[in-house]
Amino acid sequence: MKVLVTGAQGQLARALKEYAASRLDLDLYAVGQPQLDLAETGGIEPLIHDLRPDVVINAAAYTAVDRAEREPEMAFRINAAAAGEVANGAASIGAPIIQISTDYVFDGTATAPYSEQAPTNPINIYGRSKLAGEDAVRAVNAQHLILRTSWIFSPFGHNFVKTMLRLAEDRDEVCVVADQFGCPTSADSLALAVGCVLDRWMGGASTGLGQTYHVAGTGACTWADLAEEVFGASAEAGGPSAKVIRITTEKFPTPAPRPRYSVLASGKFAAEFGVVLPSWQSLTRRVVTRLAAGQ
Ligand SMILES: NC(=O)C1=CN([C@@H]2O[C@H](COP(=O)(O)OP(=O)(O)OC[C@H]3O[C@@H](n4cnc5c(N)ncnc54)[C@H](OP(=O)(O)O)[C@@H]3O)[C@@H](O)[C@H]2O)C=CC1
Ligand SMILES: Cc1cn([C@H]2C[C@H](O)[C@@H](COP(=O)(O)OP(=O)(O)O[C@H]3O[C@@H](C)C(=O)[C@@H](O)[C@H]3O)O2)c(=O)[nH]c1=O
Repeated sequence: MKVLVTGAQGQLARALKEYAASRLDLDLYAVGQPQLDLAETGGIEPLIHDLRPDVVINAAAYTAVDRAEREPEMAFRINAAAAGEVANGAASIGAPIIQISTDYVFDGTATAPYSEQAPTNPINIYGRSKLAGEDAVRAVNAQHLILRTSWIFSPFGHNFVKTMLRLAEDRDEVCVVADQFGCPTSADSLALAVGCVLDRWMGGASTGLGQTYHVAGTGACTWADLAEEVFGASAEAGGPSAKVIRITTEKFPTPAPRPRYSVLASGKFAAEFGVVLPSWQSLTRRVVTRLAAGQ
């Protein structure tokens, strides 16, 4: 199966490349900047027509949550308009698209995990642009699968886990919010989930097409809990560690508001594809250990 992934240098695309390297039945082509600049219109369609992939995965996104507040046009361009163009390009050759979306489409006022049917109501520009991206994809390619996930971390690129380890290099204490709840998800576990979808499609089934799914690490925690897990694992592996000072959101003002509770219920994905991701703690330990080993 030939798969085209956008956002080549991103966390998920890199995890997908590693995953595909271990599978003889997956030819994965990742495209990124400068070959593909999604800020410009018209770049993706010729690539899709040249490669003629069986599946397109749109993993490119404008993910700078705070910066998006002052660059809303660019966030909407990449996360909404370009997502629609990628989906349309896939549709033009009859290929399905997997669009990756986010827990930040929710406002965080829930008190129980969000199902796929829960009303969306993003509270920042990034979330609004990603929700517009979901709609753009649904509008142009009936063969879509929208995968909402959350709090991605990996040994690659920018993420909260790496930020914590960097801060611990020269601080004994790190202040971290303890009143925002979510589901940390490693990029490699998400790649595995995507692989399960591809397996079904490879077998000729059209499982999940036209649907939206939540898939995230099992369990839920606050950013402060995640930081504590990171430092615990890092200390065991001989890496940097710091004490976590648990603070409220008000004590850590940011340009973009974050949802207070964006825990995703992944049961629909589990029921359809038979996969439950490991606990957020074991996913965290795995990545921190890998980072400590310099891999
Ligand atoms: N990170 C997270 O916590 C979460 C992410 N998601 C979603 O999952 C998906 C993957 O996220 P993740 O891997 O973490 O993202 P990253 O930020 O690691 O990677 C995103 C990629 O998009 C690329 N990109 C940005 N602008 C452009 C552009 N103008 N043209 C072409 N490519 C561009 C970036 O390329 P470059 O490096 O060249 O700038 C980068 O490689 C995204 O859809 C994201 O919204 C969902 C939930 C949580
Ligand atoms: C660096 C830092 C952050 N924080 C807080 C700020 C914020 O409320 C929370 C998370 O901060 P970050 O900016 O690292 O994470 P953020 O960019 O909000 O992460 C989000 O990224 C996008 C792309 C998604 O789709 C989401 O699922 C989610 O992963 O932690 C602290 O309390 N202390 C700190 O030292």
